[in-house]
Amino acid sequence: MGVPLYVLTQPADLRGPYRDQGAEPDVPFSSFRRLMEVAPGRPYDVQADKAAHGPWRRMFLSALGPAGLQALLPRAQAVMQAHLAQWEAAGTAAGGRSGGGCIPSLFRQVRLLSVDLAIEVIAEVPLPPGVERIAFREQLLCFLDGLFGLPLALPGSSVARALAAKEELVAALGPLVAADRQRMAKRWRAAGSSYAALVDTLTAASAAVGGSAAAEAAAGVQAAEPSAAAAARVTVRDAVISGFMALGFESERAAAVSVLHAVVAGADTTRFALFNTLALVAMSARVQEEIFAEQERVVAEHGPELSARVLGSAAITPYLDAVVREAMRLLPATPGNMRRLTADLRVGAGRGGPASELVIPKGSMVWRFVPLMHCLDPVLWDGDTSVDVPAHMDWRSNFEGAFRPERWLSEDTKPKYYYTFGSDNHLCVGQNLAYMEVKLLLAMLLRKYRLQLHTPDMLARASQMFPFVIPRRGTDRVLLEPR
Ligand code: HEM
Repeated sequence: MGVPLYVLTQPADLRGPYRDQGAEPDVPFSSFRRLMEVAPGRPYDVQADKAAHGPWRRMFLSALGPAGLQALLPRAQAVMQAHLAQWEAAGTAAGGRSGGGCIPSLFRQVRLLSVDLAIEVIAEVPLPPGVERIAFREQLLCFLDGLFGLPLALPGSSVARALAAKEELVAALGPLVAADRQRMAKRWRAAGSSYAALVDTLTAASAAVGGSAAAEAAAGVQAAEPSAAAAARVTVRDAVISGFMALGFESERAAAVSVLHAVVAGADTTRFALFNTLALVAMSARVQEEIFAEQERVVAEHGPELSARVLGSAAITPYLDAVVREAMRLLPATPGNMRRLTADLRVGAGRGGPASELVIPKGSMVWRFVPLMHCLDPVLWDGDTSVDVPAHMDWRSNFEGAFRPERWLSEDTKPKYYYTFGSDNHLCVGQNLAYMEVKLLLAMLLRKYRLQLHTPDMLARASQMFPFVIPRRGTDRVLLEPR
């Protein structure tokens, strides 16, 4: 990275940087930066732009609020159903038990699923069916593979392939998002090129029609999205395209790159959330039975529909909710984002005297490393430093004690540190969508099947645990045993 990096663990020291005080978000990986720029030498960073960040964030929160989630849920369900059908067919082809299924490689399959979710649910890209869709997905996988590759665009390297894939994707996306771009450009001019005014107008119109859709959802009505609501609904595509305009990028190319940004925000994060959660759940027959029992109660009381109301309410599915939080605590889907200091940062003040104080110079990076923070949780950790891994993190030798969704069900045992989705000014705006998707897949699978790992110690054999869990090839087959 070429800059000093400090890992900080005291919330008091981290508060300022994660509230944009004397620091700004930065991803200090040159391949990532190069692949995300609008055009060579033209970077885009709305998160660090003090004026544009607030309105841009409001656009996302509107797109992924209750009405948005309700509109996106049927799409997510259709995508998951198509993947589930393939897993069921794979089980039959492998000669499995009648009616059973098999996820041949959990890691690869959830990656394909999360890319499809990112294209069809998050970015809502109107791709034509058929060969082009398959080619688009392959290019997208290639693009994602290059983001954290070695920063050498030598022929055949992951970054060189990703740069080529980016041009193909931009060429394919440009015409597909042209109408959105023109619509947004018109609104942008009508708002006097003021981003805050544009966002006020768009989010107010969306809230007006979304309010009635949310009321219907609360009453349990599952109507198809009416056309007036669909037309007024702010989408993630609107959020990213307008964000680019706010920073002066108005071309068709910029609109296409902005949609790639939306896909990047959701694709691999969701993939690791799905992989980590399914892996942990597949290791625990007890947790699977608890989820199944809760789902039976939900069906008896609310009907079989997996609606946004059922999935979005911790009051209706408290255990399922707790399972996803616990999985994201124990094996977070991201190691956490860094901050670049724009001013010197004094840390350790007021704790243990001058010897424990330190000034971290401007220009350095600071990092809240999420798994370490979860290790140090004051509710779960007794401060014993004589063990390598405390009991609440030690899934290798204390699985039942470490993976305990029940801890989320009581205020006394609920974890205090939970940073998987960030915090403060940049708390993830997609977290409710991510929760909904993970809960939806778990409910769809566990209502029909028991999950069984073909290699029970798959996680312990993983070829990589940092920064993401990657299983050893051939160990991540999951059997779907019919109930
Ligand atoms: C399990 C899945 C996900 C995880 C673990 C995750 C994690 C995070 C984290 C840690 C941050 C904070 C970044 C920072 O502090 O610099 C963040 C921000 C963000 N996330 Fe997510 N995310 C997930 C899914 C999604 C999805 C589905 C979307 C949908 C588009 C999304 C959109 C965003 C955006 C736009 C931000 C920037 C917010 C801001 O700067 O105000 N994320 N996410």
